[in-house]
Amino acid sequence: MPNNSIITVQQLSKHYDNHKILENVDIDIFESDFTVIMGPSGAGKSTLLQNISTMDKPTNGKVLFNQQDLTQFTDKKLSQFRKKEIGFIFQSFNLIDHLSVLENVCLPGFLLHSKSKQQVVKRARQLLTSLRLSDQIDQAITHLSGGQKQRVAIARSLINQPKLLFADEPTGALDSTAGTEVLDSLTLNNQNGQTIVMVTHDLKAALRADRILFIKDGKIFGDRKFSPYDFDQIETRRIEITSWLEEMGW
Ligand SMILES: Nc1ncnc2c1ncn2[C@@H]1O[C@H](COP(=O)(O)OP(=O)(O)OP(=O)(O)O)[C@@H](O)[C@H]1O
Repeated sequence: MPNNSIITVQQLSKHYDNHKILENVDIDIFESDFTVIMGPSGAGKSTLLQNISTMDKPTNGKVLFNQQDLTQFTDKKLSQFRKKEIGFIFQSFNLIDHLSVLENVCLPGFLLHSKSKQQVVKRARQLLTSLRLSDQIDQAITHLSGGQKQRVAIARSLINQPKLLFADEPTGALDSTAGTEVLDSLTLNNQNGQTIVMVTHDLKAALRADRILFIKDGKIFGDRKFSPYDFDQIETRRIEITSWLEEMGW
């Protein structure tokens, strides 16, 4: 039995001028899944993530959340929806350099205005501690390593306890050790029930998925469910996922 659908995408198309990037995509994103989007360069992975996550608007089609079509939301309603329900993580971190670690993490919490400042700061400290950043709380962002920056970005993305976490190549700018730390943090959050949708080229990152969508030429070419990530089964998993990706032409 699959989990409940949290996002339903219906007949989604995205065109730039006459260039059709995505064409009539239908998918559900299921609650508590760790869904990974893979596919060749230029296939439309980031475009799909941006259109599902409301960062961009499709040319045609619907993106339903709780029966409401997000593509019809006004900018104001969409902005409130994003702050409350969605966390984003990007390859380039997108942190604010002139704010401290704690201030970066608190900012979306302050902007949502649903909790007191003290509650937001308390949660930010808890998140940073769980991400092993308690020694860096008052540090300037510019003093952190790439891996530490990405873990700050994860804490920031989780401050408002969003239903959905979207990540676009979160390990793309990191070395192998830092990338593994970031993936471990994402896996732990997913094991605690967080729904995650992540675009990646990286097989190590894809191994964390319990579902992989393979995009080719702007269409869903493959959609495969895997068992949840289990460190003790990593070799079996690597073989299973690699052979499926090879079938997809990866
Ligand atoms: N703002 C834009 N204007 C015009 N074309 C765009 C825009 N954004 C993306 N594209 C085009 O859409 C296509 C898909 O881009 P997208 O970034 O979604 O691919 P991708 O699968 O994520 O690729 P990669 O793995 O290389 O990051 C590409 O041909 C790209 O040039």
